[in-house]
Amino acid sequence: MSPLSPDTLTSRPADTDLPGADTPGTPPAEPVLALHDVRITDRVTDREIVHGVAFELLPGRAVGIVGESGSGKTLTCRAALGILPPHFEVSGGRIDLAGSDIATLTPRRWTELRGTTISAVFQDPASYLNPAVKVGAQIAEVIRVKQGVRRRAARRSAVELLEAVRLRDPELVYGQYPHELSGGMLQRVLIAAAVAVEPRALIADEATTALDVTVQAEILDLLADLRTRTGLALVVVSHDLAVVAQLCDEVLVLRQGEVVEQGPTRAVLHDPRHDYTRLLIAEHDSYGLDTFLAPQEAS
Ligand SMILES: Nc1ncnc2c1ncn2[C@@H]1O[C@H](COP(=O)(O)OP(=O)(O)OP(=O)(O)O)[C@@H](O)[C@H]1O
Repeated sequence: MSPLSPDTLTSRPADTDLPGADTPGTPPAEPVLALHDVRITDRVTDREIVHGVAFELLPGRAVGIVGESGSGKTLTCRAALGILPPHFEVSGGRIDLAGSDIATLTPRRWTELRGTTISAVFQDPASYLNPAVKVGAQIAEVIRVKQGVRRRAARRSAVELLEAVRLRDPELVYGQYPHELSGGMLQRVLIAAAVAVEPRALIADEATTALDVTVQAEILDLLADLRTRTGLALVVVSHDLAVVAQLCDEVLVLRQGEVVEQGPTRAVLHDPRHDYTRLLIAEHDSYGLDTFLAPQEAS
C-alpha cells in the first residue's frame, strides 16, 4: 500500500506539525541534506560559478532557492544529486546526504541513495520519460526495481500513485503514452515517478515553470500535501519568488553564484535586506506572493 492516499491528501498550513519541527523533549532531527559552503567551479575555464551555498534541509521542511537565470540554482541542485555536468566540480565545502559526505560515496552507494533518499523533478517532464513506453509502465518499473516487488504489485502501486497525484482516471492514464498527456499531466506523472520509491527529499527545479498558472497552483498544492502527509523534505528552485513563497520555510536568494540573502521566507519577503531581493519581489509574476506580502497578523 502506498503511503500516499488520495483521499487523505489535503492542504494544511506549511509550518505546523511537521515531522522536522522541533518538539520539546525530542532530539532535533538529522538533516536529510546539508550543504556547507558549497563552491562549484568550471574546470575548463577555472572559474568559480557558485561561491558558497549553505543550508540544512530537515525532514518535512522546504528550502527555496531563487535567482535569475544563470545564477547557479541548477548547478547547486545537480551537485546535491551528484550529477554535475562533466567539467564542473564541487571545489569547496561539503554536501552531506542522510549524514554521509557525498564525496565519499561509491557509485554503487550513490545509485542506492538516489531515488530512495533523494529524487528530483525538473522542467520539461517529457524529456525524462521514454516516449515509446506507457507512462504507467515506466512508474511500475521504477517501483519494481527499487522495491523488488512483483510486476502485479508494482502495477497496483503505480496506479495508486497516479491517483495520489490527482490524475483523474489513473487506470486510463497508466496505459497512455507521454505524447497523449498535457504538460501538467506529465509533470504529475514525473512527480509520481519521483516519489514512487518514497525518497526523503525531493528537488523540484523549475518544476512548474512551463505550466499555466492554474496547473502550477495545483502542482504546488500537491507538493505541499506530499510534504505534510509523508514528511517529504523539499528543495524548491524557481526564478519566481512567488513559487517559493507558496511552499518554503526558508529561502536563499542567489545572484551570480552568490547568496545575497537567506532566511525564513516570511522575514525575507516582509523585510528584504538586499536590493536584488526587492527587485525579485517587484517582478514576481505568478502565484501566491500577495498573501505573504499582506500585512502580518498581530501575534
Ligand atoms: N552544462 C553546462 N555547460 C556549460 N555551462 C553551464 C552548464 N550548466 C550551467 N552552466 C553555466 O553555469 C552557470 C550557472 O548555471 P545554472 O544552470 O546553475 O543557473 P540557473 O540559476 O539554474 O539558471 P536557469 O534558471 O536558467 O536554469 C551559468 O552561467 C551557465 O551558463
